[in-house]
Amino acid sequence: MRNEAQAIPIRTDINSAAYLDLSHEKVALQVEQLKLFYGDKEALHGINMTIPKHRVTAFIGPSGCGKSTLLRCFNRMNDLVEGCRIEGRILLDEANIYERGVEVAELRRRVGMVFQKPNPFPKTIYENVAYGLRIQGINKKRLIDDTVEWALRSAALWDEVHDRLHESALGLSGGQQQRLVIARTIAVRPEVLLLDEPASALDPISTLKIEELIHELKDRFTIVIVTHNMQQAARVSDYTAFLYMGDLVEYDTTDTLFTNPRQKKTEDYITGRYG
Ligand SMILES: Nc1ncnc2c1ncn2[C@@H]1O[C@H](COP(=O)(O)OP(=O)(O)OP(=O)(O)O)[C@@H](O)[C@H]1O
Repeated sequence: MRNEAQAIPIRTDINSAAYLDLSHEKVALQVEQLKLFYGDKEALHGINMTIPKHRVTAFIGPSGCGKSTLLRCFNRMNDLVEGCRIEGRILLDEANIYERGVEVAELRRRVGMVFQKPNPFPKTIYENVAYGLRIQGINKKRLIDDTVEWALRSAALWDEVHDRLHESALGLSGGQQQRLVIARTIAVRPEVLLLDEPASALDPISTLKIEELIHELKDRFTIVIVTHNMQQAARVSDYTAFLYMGDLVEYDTTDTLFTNPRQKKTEDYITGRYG
């Protein structure tokens, strides 16, 4: 059965993520022979990988290697890019998210995404978090109140904003705005949270808060994070994937990948020889 713990098949080609045994983990997403084309250009060259459930998986690699492209495949954000096409499959709960008939809005509820630049809506703090519930047609005030409080507490923001819930979200600091966006994303109870360099626009203290938050959230959500910052990947993630020019070069426990990489390309990258 797909959603039972399963091992990544051991293969010898570069995109197979060989070596990593995930048989003790539950599976959140299974990527199979994923190729992505922007027009004629192949940006991902047949990726195979498993994203384990309730763990933090980091994508690292030099600029342009395909980290964000791969991340965006997980909730079909690339559908919005003209001329973009994919081959292969991504399974979420056994079902291919690229199958015809998949409800993309529902997929994006299940697989939420947070971007580099905080993007709160020009609404109150409360309405930002309530937004996803309202578009689902939920209008019971008690339920919305409870969910807003739960999401803001989960995003470690409640204590800072509980007495100004009906003020504009745009009055919050950048770090608070990013935690608000995380609250807004988790309010609709996704299974997977995709974080595309969520702290790169923030100061060091706000970055630390986001990193602590990631640690708190992983008990309840599967998290996949793209980061340029290798120290950050090492601090927050359980598993790390190193991508290079559209290939998944190495995928391992974060500890092993940073201390004992198996591929020369990975070693060169983490020791700062290029990047
Ligand atoms: N919308 C697009 N149209 C055409 N090509 C694109 C598009 N988005 C990305 N690419 C190309 O696909 C490749 C992978 O880009 P991607 O943004 O996924 O890399 P990345 O590793 O996330 O880079 P960075 O770290 O700089 O954000 C690059 O060659 C990039 O130029």
